[in-house]
Amino acid sequence: MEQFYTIQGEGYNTGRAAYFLRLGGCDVGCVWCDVKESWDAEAHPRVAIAEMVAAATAHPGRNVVITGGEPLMYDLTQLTTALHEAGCQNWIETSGAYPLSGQWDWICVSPKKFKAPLPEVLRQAHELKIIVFNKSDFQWAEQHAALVGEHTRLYLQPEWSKAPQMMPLIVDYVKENPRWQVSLQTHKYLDIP
Ligand SMILES: C[S@@+](CC[C@H](N)C(=O)[O-])C[C@H]1O[C@@H](n2cnc3c(N)ncnc32)[C@H](O)[C@@H]1O
Ligand SMILES: Nc1nc2[nH]cc(C(=O)O)c2c(=O)[nH]1
Ligand code: SF4
Ligand SMILES: [Mg+2]
Repeated sequence: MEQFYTIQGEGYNTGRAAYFLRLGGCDVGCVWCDVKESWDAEAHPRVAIAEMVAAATAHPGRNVVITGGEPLMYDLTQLTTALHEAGCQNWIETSGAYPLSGQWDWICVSPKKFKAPLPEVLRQAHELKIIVFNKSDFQWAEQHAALVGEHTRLYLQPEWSKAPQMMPLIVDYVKENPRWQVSLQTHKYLDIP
């Protein structure tokens, strides 16, 4: 759908330069999704893998974030192999609703109520990033934290439109439950892509 070189705004890798590949197509249907224009894959042009790799490596950074849409609706073996061969680190942003394919250096799973994550994807997550839209999401976060690995980093990120209301609750929750960390969509505050 789009490609851009920016700073990873969220989660464990916040602040690091990364080239974003946003793949069109998602059927998860989050009511608060901040890229609804990504949902219809047919609305976006097809781009060859070689073209994506060339664009990604035309910058000094070698971290590539594959996001969407829901990137795991595609078999990502060929794309991630080509990126690795070009010397890139492959990071994924996924809801975990589809089987994991591809070679990954960092897996961020952000599970959704609208389409449940697969247990085997949760188990492989380096990072669990829960979007907090209302109070019930703290309990929901703990249910998913019970399904990830021992070393998975745990993040609570406010849903953008609810951030003013939810942020104080998130701060209190992290102070009481320090296994969790705060994640903010810092690129939105910085007004960068
Ligand atoms: C647009 S999604 C694309 C990747 C994948 N479909 C997913 O949901 O993880 C990228 C990240 O943005 C988060 N996100 C989407 N809309 C958001 C919003 N309104 N507020 C906060 N985070 C949001 C998602 O939870 C996910 O972690
Ligand atoms: N800067 C920046 N960081 C991000 N981290 C995850 C994003 C995404 O939409 O997947 C995103 C994004 O859209 N921009
Ligand atoms: S899974 Fe990701 S891309 Fe799909 S609707 Fe939800 S936030 Fe948007
Ligand atoms: Mg985004």
